[in-house]
Amino acid sequence: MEIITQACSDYGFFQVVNHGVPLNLLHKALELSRIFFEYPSEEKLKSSPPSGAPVPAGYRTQPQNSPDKNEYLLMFPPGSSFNIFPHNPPQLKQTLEDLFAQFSKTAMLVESIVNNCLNLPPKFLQEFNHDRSWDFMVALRYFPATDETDNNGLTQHEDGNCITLVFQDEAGGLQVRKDGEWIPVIPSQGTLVVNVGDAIQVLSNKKFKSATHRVVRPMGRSRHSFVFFHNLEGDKWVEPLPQFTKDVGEPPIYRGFQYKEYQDLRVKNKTHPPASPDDEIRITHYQITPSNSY
Ligand SMILES: O=C(O)CCC(=O)C(=O)O
Ligand SMILES: [Fe+2]
Repeated sequence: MEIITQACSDYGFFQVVNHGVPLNLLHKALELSRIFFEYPSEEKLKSSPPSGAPVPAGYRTQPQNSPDKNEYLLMFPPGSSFNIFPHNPPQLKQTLEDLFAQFSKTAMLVESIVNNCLNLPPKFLQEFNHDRSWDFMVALRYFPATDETDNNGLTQHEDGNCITLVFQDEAGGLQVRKDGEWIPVIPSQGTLVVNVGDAIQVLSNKKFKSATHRVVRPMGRSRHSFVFFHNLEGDKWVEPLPQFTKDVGEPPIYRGFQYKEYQDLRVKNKTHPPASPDDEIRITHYQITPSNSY
């Protein structure tokens, strides 16, 4: 707990082994996902969401003008009516559903550890965040970089949700920003990367950090990953908890907001990108400006 507390306070990232997700399942999912992404476009597009779909489940590739050079398959919990799965390879659907269930268990365990690291009442986060229907998982393929000056795979960002789990293949490429430097997350067999998202950062009044991270594409090879977002129900009101504000005499760093509002603004960043990436909505949108800065 001490190590995790320190990692969440200093980096907002840590890695776990013995996390309970079977390694053979991770490797099987990786192999099937590689097969899927190798298919020609017209095959993959059979699993793309209908235009005007309320949520982006299924296969998508980034718009041509996006700086993000990847394609992905997104799913909500197994059984969700939004899900669209490819028929091929035949085992892909079941394998992704199994992986989702395993990631979900691990994420809940991590959440309970984070709860205790924050000294919150037992099961506080579990009860606050009891609705699992907003969780989602993405299988990603990043295209090989051919030119070192354009190796962006996923632009720097922070995750908006509570807790994210990442499994990256041996190509690596995930990088975390700390004190102005990019730290590569070295891939390691069977290891999962955990990161804290904005919702936890706000609830803890920035005791735990939602770190900026990005993906750079390796030269000459594709890079695959699975990312599981342990999310929050859209109706939840998110604001710094009294334990980190009035109980300890600290001013709240953020004003409260309905989680769905923030999530919708973030989706809009992607669907209607502002002219400058600096104008994307991030958690700073809800930051309270200290009165002494006027
Ligand atoms: O693909 C990865 O390793 C990380 C992706 C990521 O940061 C995200 O989807 O939010
Ligand atoms: Fe991320």
